[in-house]
Amino acid sequence: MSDAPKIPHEAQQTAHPHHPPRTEPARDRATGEGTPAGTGDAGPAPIRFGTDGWRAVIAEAFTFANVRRVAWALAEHLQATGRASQGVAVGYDCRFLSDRFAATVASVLAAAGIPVVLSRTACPTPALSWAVVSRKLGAGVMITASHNPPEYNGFKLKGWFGGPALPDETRQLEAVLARQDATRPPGQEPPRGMDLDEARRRGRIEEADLIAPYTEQLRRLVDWDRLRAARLRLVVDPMHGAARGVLAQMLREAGAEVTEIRGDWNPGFGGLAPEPIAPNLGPAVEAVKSLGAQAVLVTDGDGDRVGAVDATGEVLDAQRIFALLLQHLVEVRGWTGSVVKTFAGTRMVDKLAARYGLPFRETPIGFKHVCEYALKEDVLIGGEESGGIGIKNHMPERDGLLCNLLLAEIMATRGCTLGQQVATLMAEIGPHYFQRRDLHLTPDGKNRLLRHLEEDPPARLAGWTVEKVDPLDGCKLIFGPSRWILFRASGTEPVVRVYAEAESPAEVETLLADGLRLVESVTGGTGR
Ligand SMILES: O=P(O)(O)OC[C@H]1O[C@H](O)[C@H](O)[C@@H](O)[C@@H]1O
Repeated sequence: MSDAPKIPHEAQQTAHPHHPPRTEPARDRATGEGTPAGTGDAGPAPIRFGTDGWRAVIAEAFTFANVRRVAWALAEHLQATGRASQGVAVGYDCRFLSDRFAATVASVLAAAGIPVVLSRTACPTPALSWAVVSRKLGAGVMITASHNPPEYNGFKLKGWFGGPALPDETRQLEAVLARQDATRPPGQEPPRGMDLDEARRRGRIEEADLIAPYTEQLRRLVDWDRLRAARLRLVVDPMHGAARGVLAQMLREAGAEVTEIRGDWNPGFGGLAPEPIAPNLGPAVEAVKSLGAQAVLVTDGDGDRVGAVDATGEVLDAQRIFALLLQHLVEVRGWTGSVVKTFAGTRMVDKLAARYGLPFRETPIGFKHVCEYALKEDVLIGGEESGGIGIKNHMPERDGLLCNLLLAEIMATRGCTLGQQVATLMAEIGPHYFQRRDLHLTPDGKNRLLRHLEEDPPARLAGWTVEKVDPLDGCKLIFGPSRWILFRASGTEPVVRVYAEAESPAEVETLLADGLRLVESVTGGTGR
């Protein structure tokens, strides 16, 4: 791919004819911070990258003008780091206007002389990531708000390695963005990009199928013969997201009898956020029961997270899935390497890593922290409570489709359901139950709570003595080897998350109830 020219000075300075009216600051619900919706005379509001990329409400802060601002900053950043000439893959999910936002990014990068591989269709995030890795590109951009509610869209930045850009890189990008904003005359929007037809003609944009090469890669990672022999009966639930059609088709090719639900294009997601957690999985629970299937395999809005429902209708959270995958990779595949989990992950993972004698690492929330390890050592598996799990021999990136194929492989290998396999595992390492609550607190309530926990954490909760307070990300109170509660502010949604793990469902309930009472006593409420 050809060398990218520097961004022309005129392109950076050209006034857009439309001068938007001054706008009132609107609250950016993605961060909870005040973020004006557009550019006004006071200058545009800063755009911040949260736990994974920049997310905001469509038409409020997620506008074409703001997407262009980020894309121009990315172009300059890639040129400064010398990666522009390697090219950038641009993909998008099935959200409202995602294809148009992706085309906007492509046209800006093309205008800056950066070669672009633009996905021909909506695609799962891991397919975009695989394009970056397999084509050895300099970066990737995925237009998606992942698991957020339908009114959101977002801009995920992938590093050359396919995973989320590392914290250092997003800080650099934010700095370029701030500098470009500061040098643009007040009230002026960022310049438009190159006309797409012109960019195609000049060979700056190549439209490509990103899904086929990705599914080919997945086939190399799964025991196809075992799957074929098992002839599983499965339901696949992509939650109206970008994995629709893809996972179901692969499993059918592997001889499974598959019913896909929520596979139609619906940017309203049927009124539920496309996050594979119990409150959003009613249709999956119903389907597994009515169809008598062995499991439901679930992916989130952009296909990088995994979820599942057992044959009994019980939702299998990502904590259990992480533990099952780790057990499978070690005991069946015989693979080794370090085990990385983020701060809200289950203690089952620590226990299994110790049992197998594997190095264990714990990081703040955000898969980018898992990537930091994957780039410097041999990581067997890295994952999160939220359902983002990545494995060795693929790429340092979460992959909901791959994890689901491996869940099918586990059923095929063990000849049992996922629920039965969890029961066997818990009989060996002890019972672990987990729940999470998301609280819509005011920004002031959130700050008061986090300050209180930092300055004066409780010595006891729910009848247990706090053995350790861990402030790695938020505040975790630890009561022993299998009991803990964590309070932290989300970096992707305006909520405070309260996570708890204990040895029985009743214990988790008690722990959460007392945790919520603590929140109420400090903030005067627990929101919705
Ligand atoms: O709890 P949050 O800060 O909202 O983050 C929840 C999740 O958001 C995104 O999906 C990130 O990619 C994940 O790494 C993170 O675990």
